[in-house]
Amino acid sequence: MSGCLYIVAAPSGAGKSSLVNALLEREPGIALSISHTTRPPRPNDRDGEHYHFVNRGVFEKMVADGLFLEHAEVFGNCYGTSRAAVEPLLAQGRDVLLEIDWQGARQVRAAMPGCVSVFILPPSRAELERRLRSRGSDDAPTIARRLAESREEVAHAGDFDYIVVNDQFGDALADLRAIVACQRLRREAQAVRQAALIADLLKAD
Ligand SMILES: Nc1nc2c(ncn2[C@@H]2O[C@H](COP(=O)(O)OP(=O)(O)O)[C@@H](O)[C@H]2O)c(=O)[nH]1
Ligand SMILES: Nc1ncnc2c1ncn2[C@@H]1O[C@H](COP(=O)(O)OP(=O)(O)O)[C@@H](O)[C@H]1O
Repeated sequence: MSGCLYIVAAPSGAGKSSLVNALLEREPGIALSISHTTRPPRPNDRDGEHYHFVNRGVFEKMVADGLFLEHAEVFGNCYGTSRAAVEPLLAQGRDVLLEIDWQGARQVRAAMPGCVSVFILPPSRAELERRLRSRGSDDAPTIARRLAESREEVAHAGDFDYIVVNDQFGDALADLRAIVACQRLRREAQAVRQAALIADLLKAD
């Protein structure tokens, strides 16, 4: 059976990366897809670990060659999930998680209807702004842009299978783990039903 594809989206600063990292530490069976981006690396970003950092020419060639499962422009930079980061792992039965924006989520839902999508909300606009500032990774104009564009991201929260509010970090992490546990139970139940059906069909007359 192929693995499960999870999508996690959120307005920038809501705590998506922190939650996803904490989830993956506790769920080592889930692989994180490393996206490609034309965004300049931040001081703590490591190429090939946080993103594959590429220039626009390389990115556009990859688009033209059909190498992306999805791609979108976010905050003036290109981001994309390569097929190579996802499809071989799913085929081996590994679960894969994508941290992408609502535009990418829409494309993946259309291409892979069996995926499970989660949207993370901050508890308030004031807290979102506080988190963007406290992260200390972006300058004031970048923070202002991310805050302004958070409205568009949040407007699509209703398209997702689950919404998790990241107020208390531990509670939000528990919610994410419950979603993963629920998904595994559903898939196990489906496998049992399939095995029973196959056994039934193989019975002698
Ligand atoms: N569509 C799409 N969006 C992505 C991808 N990778 C990252 N993003 C989104 O791009 C936005 C900005 O990401 P980033 O620059 O790392 O900032 P941060 O999420 O605020 O730390 C976030 O909303 C990400 O979810 C991708 O491969 N595809
Ligand atoms: N529940 C929370 N309460 C307080 N601060 C949080 C919480 N979740 C995340 N943060 C902090 O908010 C900032 C933005 O989190 P980050 O994971 O980088 O967001 P995103 O990936 O959504 O842009 C970071 O400094 C992070 O430590």
